[in-house]
Amino acid sequence: MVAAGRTVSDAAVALRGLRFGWPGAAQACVDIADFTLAAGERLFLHGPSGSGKTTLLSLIGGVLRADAGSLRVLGTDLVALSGPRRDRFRADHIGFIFQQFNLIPYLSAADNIALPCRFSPLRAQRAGDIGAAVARLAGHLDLPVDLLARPAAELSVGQQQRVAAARALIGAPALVVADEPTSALDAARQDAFLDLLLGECAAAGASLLFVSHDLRLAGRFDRCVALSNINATTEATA
Ligand SMILES: Nc1ncnc2c1ncn2[C@@H]1O[C@H](COP(=O)(O)OP(=O)(O)OP(=O)(O)O)[C@@H](O)[C@H]1O
Repeated sequence: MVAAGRTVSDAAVALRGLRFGWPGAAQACVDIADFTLAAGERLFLHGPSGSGKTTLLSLIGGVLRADAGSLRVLGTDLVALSGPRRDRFRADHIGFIFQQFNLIPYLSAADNIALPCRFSPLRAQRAGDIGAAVARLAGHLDLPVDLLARPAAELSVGQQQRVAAARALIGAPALVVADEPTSALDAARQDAFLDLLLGECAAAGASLLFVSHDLRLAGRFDRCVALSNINATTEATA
């Protein structure tokens, strides 16, 4: 699916000859000749544990820097940016749901959700009334109002995962990257979560890169890719 006002040629993510190896590792962890995520596309990426899914997402999110190749995200060459500029770019344009959530434990759930708007004036501007945006996303994710005032450290793992999702979606980033975001949710909440995630991305014209082991979810996406089919360092077993 391609959002109105954009063409397929305006890729959300375009990487060519991308290589990354962890320091001290015998071989590269990521070695991808060619991969494109179209604007507005919702893509499901899967692969065995340890095959490099999180590492690839960290490169696309600008958390890590590639050793070689080209990586354009929303038209910006991330390999050419310094670490602080990649952080700025991520804050403005990418909603990232980390596998370990990365919530600030002593901040309330509401403050965690609003955090991207504190770091990025662009996200704050797009969110408009930040309190209302927090309440709307929390409501969609079935997070009760009284829970929003509690520190993130006091929430269950499934509640923390939903707070992390709301934080990624606030301020309508153009690219949403989600690393196994449904792993801690029961089946009913997985459905509600996917409804929200896919609905928010469609409404904002955002692209979605969604990593999961749960192939039952793949049918809800525009495309399903096995990392082993694009990453030269991954054995084609998944
Ligand atoms: N910080 C790190 N330092 C060194 N090696 C790392 C680091 N993080 C990951 N690796 C290595 O990179 C490889 C890929 O790890 P990665 O976390 O990207 O896999 P994954 O496909 O996301 O796995 P999972 O499905 O278990 O989350 C593994 O061999 C792992 O040991």
